[in-house]
Amino acid sequence: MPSLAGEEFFLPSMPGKFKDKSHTLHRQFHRCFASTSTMFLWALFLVVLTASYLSFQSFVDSSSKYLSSAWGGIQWEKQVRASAHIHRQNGFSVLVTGAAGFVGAHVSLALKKRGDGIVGLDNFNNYYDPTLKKARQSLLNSHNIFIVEGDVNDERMLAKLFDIVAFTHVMHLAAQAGVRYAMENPNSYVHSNIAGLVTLLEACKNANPQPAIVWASSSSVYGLNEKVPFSESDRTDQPASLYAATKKAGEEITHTYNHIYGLSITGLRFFTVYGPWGRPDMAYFSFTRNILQGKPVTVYRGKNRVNLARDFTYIDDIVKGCVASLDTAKKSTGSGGKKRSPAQYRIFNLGNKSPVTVPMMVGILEKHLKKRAKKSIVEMPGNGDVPYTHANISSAQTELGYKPTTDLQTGLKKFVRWQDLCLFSVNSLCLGYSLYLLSFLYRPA
Ligand SMILES: O=C(O)[C@H]1O[C@H](OP(=O)(O)OP(=O)(O)OC[C@H]2O[C@@H](n3ccc(=O)[nH]c3=O)[C@H](O)[C@@H]2O)[C@H](O)[C@@H](O)[C@@H]1O
Repeated sequence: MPSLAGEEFFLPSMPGKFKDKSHTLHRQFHRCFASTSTMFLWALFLVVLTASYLSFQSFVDSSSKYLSSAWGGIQWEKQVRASAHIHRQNGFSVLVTGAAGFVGAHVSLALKKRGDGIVGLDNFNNYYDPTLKKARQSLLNSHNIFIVEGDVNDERMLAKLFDIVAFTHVMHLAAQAGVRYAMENPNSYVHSNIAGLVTLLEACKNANPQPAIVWASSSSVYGLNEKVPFSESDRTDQPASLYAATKKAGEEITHTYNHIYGLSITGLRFFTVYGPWGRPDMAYFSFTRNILQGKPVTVYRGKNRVNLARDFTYIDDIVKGCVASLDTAKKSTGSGGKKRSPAQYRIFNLGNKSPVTVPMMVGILEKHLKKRAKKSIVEMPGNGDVPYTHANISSAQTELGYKPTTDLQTGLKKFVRWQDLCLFSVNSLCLGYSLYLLSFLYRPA
């Protein structure tokens, strides 16, 4: 019985057919190195081998650096192109800034669902827990929307994006939001809402073709106005907060780019937008959390014990307004830094036409949460708040076909249902994972 380990096991059964070449090879090896010229050739071969190994290493290093940066690289470009791919006739390719934000995520999904190509952009800053932004990102990823991780102040990155995709539209929703936080971190408002806006407009102006731009202004530009409801033609020169002042500045800046460079611009004054996947810094969201945890909610009250009121607008209505603005936007008219003819410039209120007081909003939450709130009523601090907002939406109605359909009762019910799902999964799993999971469970209609 031949042993498996034994050499004989590998020998062919018919002697003569197989020649053991080991001795011959041995001899050839010796013969080869015995000659000086062949030794020189071997040395040369080793030098070339080492040199090519070293240059290959440096190529791998530099390309991995290139690939691992937040943007850029072959793979990144592929993702951008795939995400921008249009799936309907005469569809748009839209750059959505702030795509991991509340309104940005909803608008991106709505556009993608009807077949437009979307590329998202977001800097994932930590103004509020970025876990929520990452969860919105997963939601968008599951619909094949790629979000570029970057800041609107990054002009090289923007130039690269416009180089890769001929965007027909830009939906600019990236901003430093929040009225009261402006007192804590004023520079973040200048950074995002002014410097970032200018950098983005420069990129749009330089792009060929120039995209049409729709961007988020705010109801806060009406500031301390007393005439209600607020109409687009009303004065907007008495802002009550730095946030409002930067949005007002945005309206002036976009007007300049429209006037000089022929960029088509539509500014949307959003009125206190709320709903599922919303911003945790907003009152309806933080009040819900506090009521559920049995903590007090601080309800501000205006002068002479007057209740504050807001024209709360549900996210689905806002999305319809944004999409209609894109659909009715005319093309930009400039190229090569010059305007060829006057371009469209519009501003619309997107509100709900029916203000609700803050105590009434708390009452609705109590009903949906089936829990009483511990209310602490305090004088409105001088922190940028305005006493009330109320939108006149007739312009948006006429020109965009905008018609809000969700009242606060219904909208908060939908928000509470979403919040319930959130809490259920947070209680059973860790926050990050549960939000990730939620992005698959709860998809906006
Ligand atoms: O419509 C807008 O232009 C703005 O709407 C909201 O700002 P705001 O209306 O102040 O929304 P919340 O922060 O949710 O406040 C809603 C109401 O609750 C009140 N509030 C807020 C916080 C609080 O602790 N207590 C309280 O009574 C506020 O004074 C306000 O009347 C957004 O946060 C802004 O980013 C947006 O631009």
